[in-house]
Amino acid sequence: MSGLEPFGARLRRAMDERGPLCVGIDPHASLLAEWGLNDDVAGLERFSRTVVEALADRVAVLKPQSAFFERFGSRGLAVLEASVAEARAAGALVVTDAKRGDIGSTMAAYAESFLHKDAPLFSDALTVSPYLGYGSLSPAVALARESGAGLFVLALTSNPEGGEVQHAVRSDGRNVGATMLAHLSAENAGEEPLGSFGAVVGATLGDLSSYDLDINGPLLAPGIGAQGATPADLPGVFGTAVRNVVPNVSRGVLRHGPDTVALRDAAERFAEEIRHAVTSS
Ligand SMILES: O=C(O)c1cc(=O)[nH]c(=O)n1[C@@H]1O[C@H](COP(=O)(O)O)[C@@H](O)[C@H]1O
Repeated sequence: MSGLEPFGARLRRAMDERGPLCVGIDPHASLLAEWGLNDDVAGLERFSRTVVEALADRVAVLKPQSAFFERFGSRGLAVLEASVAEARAAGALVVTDAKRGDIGSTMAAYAESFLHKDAPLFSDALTVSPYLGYGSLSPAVALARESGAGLFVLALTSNPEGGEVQHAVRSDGRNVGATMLAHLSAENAGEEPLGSFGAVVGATLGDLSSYDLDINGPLLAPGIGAQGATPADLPGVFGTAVRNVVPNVSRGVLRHGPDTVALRDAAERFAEEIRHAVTSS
């Protein structure tokens, strides 16, 4: 199977050309209502299509959150499928946020669903959970390599509850989150200009200088906007690894819809604040 150019290389180029902002497509029921849409498949489709049309030709990454599509069953998944394809066709990289994780043999089927180049839901990258053990992700790592896709592995999540798992200290003295970062570093060793195996590290977490964030891969940083972090926080959280950060904003942009110009303006304001924070750090 001949795949695409590796995700890491495609992402680096998109970040250089468009800036690193990732906008989430999170069609919350409350946002559908704010946009004057019904909480049904037609509302979902209108919402998702509006975001794609407004932003896919200008932001580096769009990240549809699968849960909001799954709420509507097979018809919701059909909307997700069309949104992924339309966003990719318009030039955005698509990270499908489905946070999959299971025993290896089942993980292989999840990988086939999102990372096989002929899969209806093929995405440039997928969010995955390593909390059945990092090794359980190996079928997804292997298929991503073959297809030129990538993964974002939950390492240090943005939510306050994450610490009870991720900060737990192992018998070798390292905590669980740091161990995930070390696995990713090994995965990305020698890759240029950037590896394809990213970590999810919340922008809400404060100073992370005790962690080695230099994994030679992208760091997806949710938490900006609705969860309280700001672009100005990024250098303090990520230190020199900030150059590899892909900051995600979902509600902070989406609440400006449904007007296309207002959505674009909101994304541009975040992009500008991010540019300023990163270049002046
Ligand atoms: O993997 C993610 O994207 C993710 C990881 C994490 O640690 N925290 C987190 O908020 N997310 C996702 O990022 C998005 C954040 O949305 P807003 O809080 O609306 O910007 C949601 O889709 C979350 O599911």
